[in-house]
Amino acid sequence: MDTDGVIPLSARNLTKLFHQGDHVVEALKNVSLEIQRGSFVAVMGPSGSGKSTLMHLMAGLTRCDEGEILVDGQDISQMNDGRLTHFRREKIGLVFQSFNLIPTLTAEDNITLPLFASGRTGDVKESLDKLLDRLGIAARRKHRPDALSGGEQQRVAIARALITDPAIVLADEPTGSLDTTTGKGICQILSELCTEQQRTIVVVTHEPAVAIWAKRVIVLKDGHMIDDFETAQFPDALSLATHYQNALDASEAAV
Ligand SMILES: Nc1ncnc2c1ncn2[C@@H]1O[C@H](COP(=O)(O)OP(=O)(O)OP(=O)(O)O)[C@@H](O)[C@H]1O
Repeated sequence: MDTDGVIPLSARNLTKLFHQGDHVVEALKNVSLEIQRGSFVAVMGPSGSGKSTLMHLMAGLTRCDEGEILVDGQDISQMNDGRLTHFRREKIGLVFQSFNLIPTLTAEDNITLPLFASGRTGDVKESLDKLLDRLGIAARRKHRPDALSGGEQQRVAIARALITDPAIVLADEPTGSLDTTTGKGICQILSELCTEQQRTIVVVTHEPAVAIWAKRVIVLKDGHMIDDFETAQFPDALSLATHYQNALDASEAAV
């Protein structure tokens, strides 16, 4: 994992349009932000506000219509598809709400898949063992996803995201399919990846109880960034939720 002084994630004047017949949806409008190394950022916003679109653009899974996205100082909007796929595999780990594990593979084969996909076929045992231990799933390594609980499946998905040692982890509603206690365990792991390993973590979430684990919250509404605040000022998720709701109400009143 690189730890030089370059800002890991930066977006400038990002705009993304979707065409639905004659109708154009402006999913993101002129969004600019910088995310520093080792920070844990939550992206919040009502349904349809552009959270997943922002995440997909930062991951290079979709292309922007205007603006630029710099990942470790390199403009991914200018990369061709092959270069972008290679770059993403090296720099970014992705975690999804629905885990996206391959049902026919064991936990450990799911985890090591990205290494083989990127041609790294050397000895993977040491890094695999370390991750299985770190995520508390060593005893479940030979099980297939259908024999794992939701929390265990998400731990496998996080291990899969980390096996290539990416500097950046992007997670879209990682606790959305989990109960509160299991979700808290996943938040704890993400938070530790940031504080102990200086990884940059960005989590899309609806839940103030998840956002309170982050150091910073970005709020989107109707494709605009309407707020950007530190969480240290809030003693609990409830007070963060109140601030978040006030920001949404204020933006409504301003229209
Ligand atoms: N592939 C697509 N084709 C057309 N419109 C899309 C597409 N993807 C997203 N949109 C639209 O773009 C807007 C932003 O969607 P996005 O999924 O980013 O929102 P979100 O904040 O992640 O919502 P949710 O919390 O419901 O997942 C919405 O109006 C959505 O309908």
